[in-house]
Parts: sequence; C-alpha cells; structure tokens
Amino acid sequence: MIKRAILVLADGTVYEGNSFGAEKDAVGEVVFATSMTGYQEMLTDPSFAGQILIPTFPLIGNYGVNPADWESDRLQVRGFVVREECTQPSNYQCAAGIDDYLKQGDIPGVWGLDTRAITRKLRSHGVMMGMITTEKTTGQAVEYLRTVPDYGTTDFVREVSTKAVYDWDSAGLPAEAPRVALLDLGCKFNIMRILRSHGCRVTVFPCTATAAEMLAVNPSGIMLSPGPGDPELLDYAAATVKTLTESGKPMMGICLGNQLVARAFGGRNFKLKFGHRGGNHPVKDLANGRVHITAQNHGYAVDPESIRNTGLEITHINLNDNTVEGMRHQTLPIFTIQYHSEASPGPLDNIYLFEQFMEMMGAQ
Ligand SMILES: NC(=O)CC[C@H](N)C(=O)O
Repeated sequence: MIKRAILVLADGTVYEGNSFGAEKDAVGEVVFATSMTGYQEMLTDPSFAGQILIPTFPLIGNYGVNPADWESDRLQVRGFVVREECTQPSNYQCAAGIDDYLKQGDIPGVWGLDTRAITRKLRSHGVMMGMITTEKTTGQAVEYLRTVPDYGTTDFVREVSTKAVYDWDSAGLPAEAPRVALLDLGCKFNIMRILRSHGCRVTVFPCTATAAEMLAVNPSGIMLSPGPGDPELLDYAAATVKTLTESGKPMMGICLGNQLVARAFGGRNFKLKFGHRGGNHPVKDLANGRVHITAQNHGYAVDPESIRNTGLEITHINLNDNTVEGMRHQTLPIFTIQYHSEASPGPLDNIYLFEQFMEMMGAQ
C-alpha cells in the first residue's frame, strides 16, 4: 500500500510524495547531489551524517544494491528523497532493492517529489534544515524543526569515527611495506582500499586519538580523512593535526582533512550556500593549468584570505565558484585536496594524488 510522506523545509515549503524505506520521521540538513550513479556509496558515506540527501538524477535504485559498494559499515544519511524509485532493479551484482536496503538500515525515504524544484529552491535560498514525516502536518513539522539543533552546531565526527584503533586488512604485504596512520574523521572505505592497493599498511585511529598515539606506530605518512559537519567545531581534531604537522611526516588531507590543515596553520573555513556534491566538479591545478573532473561532497570551504602568510599556498581552485580546492605547505611535506581522489562515487581521474603521497613517503 502506498503511504503518503512529505518533506518539509524549515521555511515552511512542503513537497508531497510517498513513503519508502523505514516508515519513520527524520530531521536533517537537506542537500542535493548531482552524481548520476553511486547512490549506495552516497548513502553509506559518513560525510552525509546529519543530512537528508536528494539525488538530482531522477531514476534511483535501477541497479539495486550489492555487498561491494559500502563506503562504511552502515547507512549514514538521515533520509533519502528521490524522484522515482526503481522497484525492479537489474544488475549482475544486485543483492537487494533500494527499499529493503533503507528498511534494513532504518532510514526513511520519500519518492515521487519534484526533486528538480527542491534543488532549485536550495540553490537560490541555500541549504536548510528539513523534516521527512508520514504523520505530522506541515505546521507541526515546522514547529518541530524550530526545536532541533541546527546541523552546523552538531559534532557528527564523534558519531561516525571508529571507536577503537584497528588495522585495515594487510594480508600478503611484505614486512617493510610503508605504514599510513589514518585519522578517521568519517572515512570512506575506498581510501583504505586504495592505500592498500598501493602497498600500504593502514592503521586507523579514532578522531579523539592524540598525535603521540598516531606517531607511536612509526608511520611513513599521515592521512587525514573526510568527515561530516562544520570543521570550525572540531578544535580537538585541529589541535591533533597541528601537532602532527610538527612531526615533519608526509601528510595528505582529503576534504575535512584539508579544512583541518587550514585550521592547524591558523586559517578558517566558511559555509558555502549549497555546497558541492556530485561527480563532475571542474578543478584547476594552478601549477600547470590542467583541469580535472572531480568527485565532491562538502558544504564548507577554506577562506583563502585566512591562510595568507601561514606557509600554506593554494594549489587548486574550483572553476564553478573559484573556491579553494587544494593546498600545499611551502616547506613541509603536506598537501591537501577539498575533493575526493578516492571517488566512490565519481571519476577515478584523481587517483594519481595517492601516487604523489606514495612518492612523498619515499615508497614509489
Ligand atoms: N566530505 C567531507 O569531508 C566534507 C567536509 C565538511 N564536513 C564539509 O561539509 O565541508
């Protein structure tokens, strides 16, 4: 039986659709992503914690879900809003449909809404909090949204980060394989998979680990992971990154990792109006003028003025809005990107950055 569900934005705008997935209410920052495929990777990407995700691509679920495309051990979004849900998926890897997947993960979805209209609304107004509900009226939902904490005031990193130190599978690697100490702020599995495929052992640390704990495994390099929420809330992680930079170890920072490196050197981040989420963001490498097509998922960006005279320099910019997309330190072996070289979903064009990291670790 089809059950009505609505998405209510904090400003009172309401979009009517039908319930799928778990039948329950959910609250989160409402964001859109423009990748045409990769919904399973997005649903399990910890950087979407606290958010209601809307893919702009209208057909979702066509190839089902499978055991290989998880980017963390659970669904991370608060809710999922689609134009059309495919109930007859077809793919050689397909193990289940999107409806069952959301039900098992206890995540509510809504289908049958005009996702294009919602996207245009968010583009002109900026992202805002919203609620998925099957029971409440619009008025009750708006009232409820007034009582919940805003997305930007919550530390979701503590929620999604590993609770204990662990080693990624390193079976078959030689004893002298380089070790990477990874600070898990909401990491995607593909970062560990790619480091492993480049011959690295990876030791994963909780977001609350100290620099001393990470350096105690004598890593060849430090990886700072992506993760959810406002980087300006994360004083503890910025302090850890600052101490790690003082070790002189090679360091690569991805997305939230990039933002925390800016903070470690005294810089700041600001909130973008509606973020960058998708698989085709053009990024220019300022060293050679080359333009890369990149996967992105972020709502904040480094303030370029704030990193003047800090030792950091901007290496990449986004060609849509000229925001900072990459940095390096002028004297220390540190480089960062605001986009996702690990793709998942998105183009693998930027894998070469992992090779750059390998070279810095002297392991190429
Ligand atoms: N994927 C990420 O690391 C995102 C970083 C940060 N939470 C932002 O939204 O900008």
